[in-house]
Amino acid sequence: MLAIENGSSATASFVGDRQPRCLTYKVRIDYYSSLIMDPSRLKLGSKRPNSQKLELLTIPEHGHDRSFSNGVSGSMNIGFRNISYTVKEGLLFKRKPRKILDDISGEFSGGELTAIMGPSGSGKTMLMNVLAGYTTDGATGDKLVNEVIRNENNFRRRSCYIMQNDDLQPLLTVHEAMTIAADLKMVSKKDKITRVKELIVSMGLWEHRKTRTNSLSGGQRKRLSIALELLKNPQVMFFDEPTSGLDSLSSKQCVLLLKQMALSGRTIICSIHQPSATLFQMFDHLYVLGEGKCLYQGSVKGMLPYLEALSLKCPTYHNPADFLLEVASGEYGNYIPMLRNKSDNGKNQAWKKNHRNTIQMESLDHLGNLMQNGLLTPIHAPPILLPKTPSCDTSLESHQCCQGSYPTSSFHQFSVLLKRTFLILTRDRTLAYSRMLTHTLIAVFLGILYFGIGADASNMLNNFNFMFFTVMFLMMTAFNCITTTFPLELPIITREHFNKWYSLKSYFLAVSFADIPAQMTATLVYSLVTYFLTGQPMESYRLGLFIGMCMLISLFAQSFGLFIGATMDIKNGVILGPFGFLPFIIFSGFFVQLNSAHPYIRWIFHISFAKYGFEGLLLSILGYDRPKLPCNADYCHYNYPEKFLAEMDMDVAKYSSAVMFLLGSSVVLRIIAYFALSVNIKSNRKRR
Ligand SMILES: Nc1ncnc2c1ncn2[C@@H]1O[C@H](COP(=O)(O)OP(=O)(O)OP(=O)(O)O)[C@@H](O)[C@H]1O
Repeated sequence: MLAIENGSSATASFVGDRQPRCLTYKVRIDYYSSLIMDPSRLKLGSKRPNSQKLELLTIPEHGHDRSFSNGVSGSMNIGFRNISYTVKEGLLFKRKPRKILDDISGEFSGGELTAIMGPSGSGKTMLMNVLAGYTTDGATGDKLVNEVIRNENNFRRRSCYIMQNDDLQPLLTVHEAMTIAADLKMVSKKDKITRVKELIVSMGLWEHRKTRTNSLSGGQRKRLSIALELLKNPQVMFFDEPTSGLDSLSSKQCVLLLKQMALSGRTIICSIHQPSATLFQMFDHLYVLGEGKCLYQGSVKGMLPYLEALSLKCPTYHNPADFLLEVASGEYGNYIPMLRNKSDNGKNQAWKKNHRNTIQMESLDHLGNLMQNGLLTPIHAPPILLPKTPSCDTSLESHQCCQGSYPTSSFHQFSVLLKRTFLILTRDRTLAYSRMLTHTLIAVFLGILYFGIGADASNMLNNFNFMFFTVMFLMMTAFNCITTTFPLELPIITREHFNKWYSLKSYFLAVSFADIPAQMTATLVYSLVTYFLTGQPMESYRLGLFIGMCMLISLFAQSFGLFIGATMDIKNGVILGPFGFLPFIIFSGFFVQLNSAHPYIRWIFHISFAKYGFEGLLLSILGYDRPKLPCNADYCHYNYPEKFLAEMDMDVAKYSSAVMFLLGSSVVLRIIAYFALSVNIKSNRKRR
């Protein structure tokens, strides 16, 4: 319940099961604060939420007095001491270290909106990466929460990092994306439904809930990215350039949302490149970087007096943010060493305490007016939901609390991800239809080309060629289907996995299984059509062996595709991948037979999956005492299938060996692919 006296400051208390403690805020009544305090005021399903009267904005009267941030139970102040980040540059043996962040310190308080600013290349993204825990290799120094060295695992459970590129699943609608995220992060079914609706409405996405994410505008994508993370209810949120690519109105709306989230008690930290004067005023705290050093840490209001003390006066009518960037870029001379010393490389808190910003109501009022006039979609931050477990709340950094790394069990994650991947695969028409179409068309074409050859001894060599083509075709299609789709997911997986939605193991298992049915159906169609049209023996066990071997070849190629997709991007995968298996094709027994090869290289035959696949197919058609074939020509050299197999050095081959090799190597390849994926994701994080 909230008791507010209209038009004046008042004391308000939260009492409810979502707020375990009674909190006291000082509030100023304004147009839209009820959006923060009471999300239910926006009716679900209302066609135009902006037609609602936007009434109140809850703002601490004295801007950000310490009591606000520290008064909110569970509020997290993010500190860092002597943070350095070094990369190695140069060629293999001439690699030299280069310092990107140089021994910087600072503190960002809970309940405040902090901007990390600086010229391009000054290290903003790197600082965000290090503070969010996204980049660990090469970083040194202490990271703190409420002045205690933080436990990374616990911290990551209560924080999130929203990167510059909003990598969303393009084939899911807003509602589906939110529901799947809720399934992964929340346990109670009732809570999930309510929270998903509440967040979609509060982020102004209700009208777009059935829109696919690839059709959303930049601002809507950003809001969806935020909504997806808010399901976890993080207390600390990092944003890398949240306004990049957005127009001025959407940027304002986005920063307003960040501001609201800060006002609800969260710690909001974002890097920002060149904000307009209005946006700049909306930040509470400023952290300025130049050449990896801290040039200023303090309130936005205090920034100009701070620079004036060094005779750096902002010209009249000049955007203070532009002026700041000009100073940091050295346009007025090299002030970096002086500013670094003045701020004590981030340790000097004087400007934070003495020049605390009072909120610029004009800019917020302006946004309120835009919302009231229907020019801006009303959005609001849902209230922070504090953890129900007291031990998690009070001893946040304790190693005992919040033991499990993920909100749901591995099996649950696997089943949700499997469902999601199936849904995406069915929506991916190009992949689903083209795969089925290719297999059917090629099968019909081959059937016509090799019509009835299987029952004629004079066509034994043609049948041999058909079997080899089958190996090649199944290998290439299954391989390409996975190599060209899997790497596209990498940025999405990196973000979701980092933000603790699910374990990599669950994801990999789901993606490994999800593509199997579609590929196997296409393979089944291919093998049935070709088997009958090419006139292979009408014996059910031979048909079974043939289909089984075709499926194993596809399975192996899929596993190989997964391995390539997990290790390299699409371009490299498509170019280099085939080089991985082409040498084995030479040793399949088609071009050169085992006994004809040089003894030194015969061993390669025994590790050639193409040989096993090819042998398996030939054995299923010609092996197992197949009787003499009728000859429809004057002379047939290969009347006896056994004689043909002996000439191809396949008389001692076993179908069971082919099954074991292809099955075993598929499993081994998938295990290697899993480890390759986890290494790739880690190095992907380093590259960013
Ligand atoms: N892996 C890396 N190897 C070498 N240099 C790197 C690496 N990662 C980052 N850098 C360098 O570190 C510096 C800081 O990069 P960062 O992305 O943090 O800059 P930024 O301030 O966010 O810039 P922008 O505003 O342009 O995004 C840049 O000069 C960049 O070239």
